[in-house]
Amino acid sequence: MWGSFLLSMLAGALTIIFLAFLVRFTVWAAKKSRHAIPSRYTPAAKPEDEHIQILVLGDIGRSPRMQYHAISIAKHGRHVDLIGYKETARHPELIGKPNVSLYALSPYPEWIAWGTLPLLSIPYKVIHQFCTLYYQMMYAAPAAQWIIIQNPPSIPTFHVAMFVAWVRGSKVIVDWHNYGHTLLSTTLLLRPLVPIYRWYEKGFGRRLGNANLAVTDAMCRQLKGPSFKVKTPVVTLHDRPAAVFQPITDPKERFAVLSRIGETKKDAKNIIDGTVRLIVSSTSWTADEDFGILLDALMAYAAPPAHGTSTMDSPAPILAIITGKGPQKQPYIEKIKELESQGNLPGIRILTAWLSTRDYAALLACADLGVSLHKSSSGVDLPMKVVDMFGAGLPVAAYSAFESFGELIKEGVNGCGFETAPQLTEVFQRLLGVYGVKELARLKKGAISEGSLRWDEEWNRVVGRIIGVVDS
Ligand SMILES: Nc1nc2c(ncn2[C@@H]2O[C@H](COP(=O)(O)OP(=O)(O)O[C@H]3O[C@H](CO)[C@@H](O)[C@H](O)[C@@H]3O)[C@@H](O)[C@H]2O)c(=O)[nH]1
Repeated sequence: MWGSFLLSMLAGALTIIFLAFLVRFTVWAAKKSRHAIPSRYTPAAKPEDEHIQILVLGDIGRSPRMQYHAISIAKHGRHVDLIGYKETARHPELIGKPNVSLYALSPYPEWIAWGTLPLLSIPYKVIHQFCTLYYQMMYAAPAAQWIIIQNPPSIPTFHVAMFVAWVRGSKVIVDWHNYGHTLLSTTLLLRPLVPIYRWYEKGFGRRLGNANLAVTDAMCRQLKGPSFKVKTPVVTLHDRPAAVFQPITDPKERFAVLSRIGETKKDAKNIIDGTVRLIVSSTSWTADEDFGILLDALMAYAAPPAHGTSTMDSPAPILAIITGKGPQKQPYIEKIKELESQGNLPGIRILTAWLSTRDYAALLACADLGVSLHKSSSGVDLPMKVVDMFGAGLPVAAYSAFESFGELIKEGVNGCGFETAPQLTEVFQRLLGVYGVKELARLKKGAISEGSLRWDEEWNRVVGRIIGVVDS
């Protein structure tokens, strides 16, 4: 009898403890679930309280076009929430502004960079990227009126953005810079994945945006056409230079700039008087730019002329500066060192650099010729670097074998095209020698004229109207 009494006491005590835990757990779960439900967008009473998200699944500091969207939106008094990786410094106009916030995606842990566990690292990367992107878009950033998304990359941006926009009631603009599946096809090892990527990009891409932006008219036609069948409006927003890119024509000012920048300091005087020619190329060091063409062209330019074949007596020395950061930088640095040590580049100095936005713009304005090796994996995008160069009044020699080339570069007016290294050598020989002065000056005029069309006007006309910050 005592035994059953004690047992019932124990059972009663355990039930009370269990119930107490249950009540506490229910209160805790209720509190937590409040935060698990994301807020929904409701129109703000004042325009300055409207939030617009800019999403870049890459380094924000190296995404000029998306930063320009952010600057334009902030100028129109809306709140910009930038979501992306924080690696290099952002554009100065996006720092210290009360209506610009950054929601940084968390970087991969260090063991991923070591590359020792490739079988684990690929699925880990996919899950990591999904989680950090989902958290920042769904919970950390306030519900946005519009989400502007950079493509590529399309995976996992498209399906995450589609779900977030649906749950939070935001509208979406997809800014098509290029296609993810064509970029993927430039890496040999990843080619088997291209059909899956293409299926995803076209399938989600045709349904995701309330509106779409394309970088060229050719891309705009393709997106509307039978291959993509994008159902919502598609308009072209051509890249245009930002205000920081300006020509510098006064020799004193050019000298001051060249003496300030570490890479040109030593040659400043010779660059001004034309005894050293300054060429600049800028890049993200990706597989769609073949710097081998530039190196071969410079080697041929520097080689002693075979009797009777040269149009010049002796070629002017060249200082070539390649600016930018990216995956293929180190292998090319090794290649350049090797060519130099073999004595294949007499009279040529090749430097690589990463400059502040201000110095990058100033360097372009002081150079003699810009070089673009952008190959365009889709055939219908354009190199942003050429837009920077035109803004700084710098004529270009640009790789030309792709459909949309003529939308920006006009042969003989603001630059010239090449498809092979010998053709680029010929451009260097023609434009950088004493007989090229007149032609180069004419191309410079064309570059200044093309660069005078600026980002603000183009953006207000196209995007400003779509998102309603400019009256239509
Ligand atoms: N601050 C700074 N920026 C630099 C430097 N060097 C390069 N950049 C930035 O890096 C860009 C060049 O990077 P790429 O990735 O080579 O760009 P792109 O081929 O010219 O164009 C890209 O953007 C277009 C849309 O705007 C796309 O259409 C195109 O496919 C490509 O992704 C330049 O425009 C510039 O903004 C530097 O030293 N300093």
